[in-house]
Amino acid sequence: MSAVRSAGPHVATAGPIDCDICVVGAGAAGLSVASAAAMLGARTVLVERGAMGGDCLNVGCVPSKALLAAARMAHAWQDAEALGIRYQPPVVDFPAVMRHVHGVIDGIAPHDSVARYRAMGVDVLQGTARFTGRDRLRVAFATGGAEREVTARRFVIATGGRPAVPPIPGLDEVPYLTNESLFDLAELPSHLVILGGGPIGLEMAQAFRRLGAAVTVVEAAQALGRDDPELAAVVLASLRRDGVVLRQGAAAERVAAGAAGIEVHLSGGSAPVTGSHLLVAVGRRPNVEALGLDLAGVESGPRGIQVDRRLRTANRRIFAIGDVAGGPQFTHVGGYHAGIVIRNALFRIPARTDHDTMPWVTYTEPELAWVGLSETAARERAGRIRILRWPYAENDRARAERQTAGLIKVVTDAKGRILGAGVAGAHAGEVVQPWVLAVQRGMKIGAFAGAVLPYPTYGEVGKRAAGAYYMPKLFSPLTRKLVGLLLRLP
Ligand SMILES: Cc1cc2nc3c(=O)[nH]c(=O)nc-3n(C[C@H](O)[C@H](O)[C@H](O)COP(=O)(O)OP(=O)(O)OC[C@H]3O[C@@H](n4cnc5c(N)ncnc54)[C@H](O)[C@@H]3O)c2cc1C
Ligand SMILES: NC(=O)c1ccc[n+]([C@@H]2O[C@H](COP(=O)([O-])OP(=O)(O)OC[C@H]3O[C@@H](n4cnc5c(N)ncnc54)[C@H](O)[C@@H]3O)[C@@H](O)[C@H]2O)c1
Repeated sequence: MSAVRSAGPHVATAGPIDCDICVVGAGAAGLSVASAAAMLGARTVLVERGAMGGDCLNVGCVPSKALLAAARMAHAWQDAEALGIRYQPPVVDFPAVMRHVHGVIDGIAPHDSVARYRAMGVDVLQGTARFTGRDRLRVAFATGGAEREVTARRFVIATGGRPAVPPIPGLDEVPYLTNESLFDLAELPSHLVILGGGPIGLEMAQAFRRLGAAVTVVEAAQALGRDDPELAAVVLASLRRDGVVLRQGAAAERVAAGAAGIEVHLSGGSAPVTGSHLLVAVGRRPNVEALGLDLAGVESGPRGIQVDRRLRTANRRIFAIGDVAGGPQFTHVGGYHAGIVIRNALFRIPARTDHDTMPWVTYTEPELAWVGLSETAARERAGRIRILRWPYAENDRARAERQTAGLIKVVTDAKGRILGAGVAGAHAGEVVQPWVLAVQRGMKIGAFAGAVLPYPTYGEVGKRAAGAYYMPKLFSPLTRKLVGLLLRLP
């Protein structure tokens, strides 16, 4: 049977399809490649087995941030009293909160829809892809019917990941939630026990606590362990103030259904925790198993598909991007990877990833943001470094709004080049943005110290931290002596 050349909108015949680029997975990463490729005139096929938009839209960033927004509203009355406003504790209508969450997803969904991608010229196949050779795969359709073969000059695997479920004895015998089922809850849990104190665990801990649930987080090591400890401490203090119970350094050893709820027995003889609901948020597993990677000549490990810095797999025809590629797991990284692949696959430009400059934000209140090298990594790489800090407590806007918890922390090398920067505090995700630019462009601290910023803004914490770099020199005895001499001139 001769292959049908994919020429944009959905090919209706049942024969094989031949295209320039075939993308597997329509999450943040896959969608970005498919849209760019189609707009650049490449014959593009996109295969998706589930909901368009992948994790971020359906069970990740979007619902979690929508839930946090509702939780912030439910909490606002507690902060208002300090500003002279007193109102009654709010009534949380949990089903209405969940309608809000799903309303936000539904509002964004058309942007990622099959119809929109077909209109762009992408041939969208709604089924599961499995490689059958180094240059071909087959698609089994969700609706049944004959499988479809796709051959392509280039493939992009963007199949993302799923929640990791650890082999804790008894876990399989109790009902537990993951991010895939959490946003379908019909009722507010009375006591949510969360396994894992990473970004998922802590964002959801704050959200559910503020909506009225009791929340206990069980963290085997240190909560927000990948973050700067000084900044993480600001967030953890806020969670504790909200009433979240943090059990750190305690691994779940056994889970059982008891008379009072789900019992989580902890290591080291710590008292067990019993909750009405259990959320498992202990990291992710890459979706690689059923892809036929061996037939495609693609290698993978526990973290995901092995790629070089051009995101090429062991089979040079096949790229892997986004969460499945084993690097940092963020939506914006998927978009960044898409740009690298487009340059390599379509323009033949050997673009390479630089994950050291990827920013991230945890959307608790206060937020925690970081970009660039951590203090430890910077010390290892650059040797002598400078750490600059400025507290929110000395920022006039933060004082006016009584949001004084937090700080900015900037890491430079000995010559003032900005290696990393982080913020824990109100609007940290926005305050960090010029620092993202600074790290990605290799800027020096002088650019911030010399900037004139509008007053009063939270971003001024950055300028003040930058100013601290020059303080010792500026007000040194030598400078004072020089000024003294100059003042004596006629
Ligand atoms: C609760 C939660 C909150 C998060 N919050 C944030 C946040 O605030 N900011 C942020 O940057 N990141 C956040 N993330 C991370 C972010 O969601 C992921 O990094 C991002 O979704 C990864 O995109 P992706 O395209 O690589 O994979 P995915 O979004 O997982 O998409 C992969 C797609 O591939 C499909 N697929 C898999 N196998 C096949 C196959 N064989 N055939 C066809 N299709 C297949 C899947 O159905 C899926 O749709 C969050 C994650 C979670 C879980
Ligand atoms: N705001 C954001 O950008 C955002 C929000 C949520 C998720 N994400 C992405 O999703 C990824 C997954 O998030 P996550 O929070 O599930 O994973 P994570 O790997 O970041 O954190 C998991 C935590 O669980 C702990 N843990 C592991 N096994 C445990 C056990 N048996 N008992 C108790 N604790 C255990 C680990 O020590 C770790 O602190 C993140 O790495 C991040 O990239 C991003």
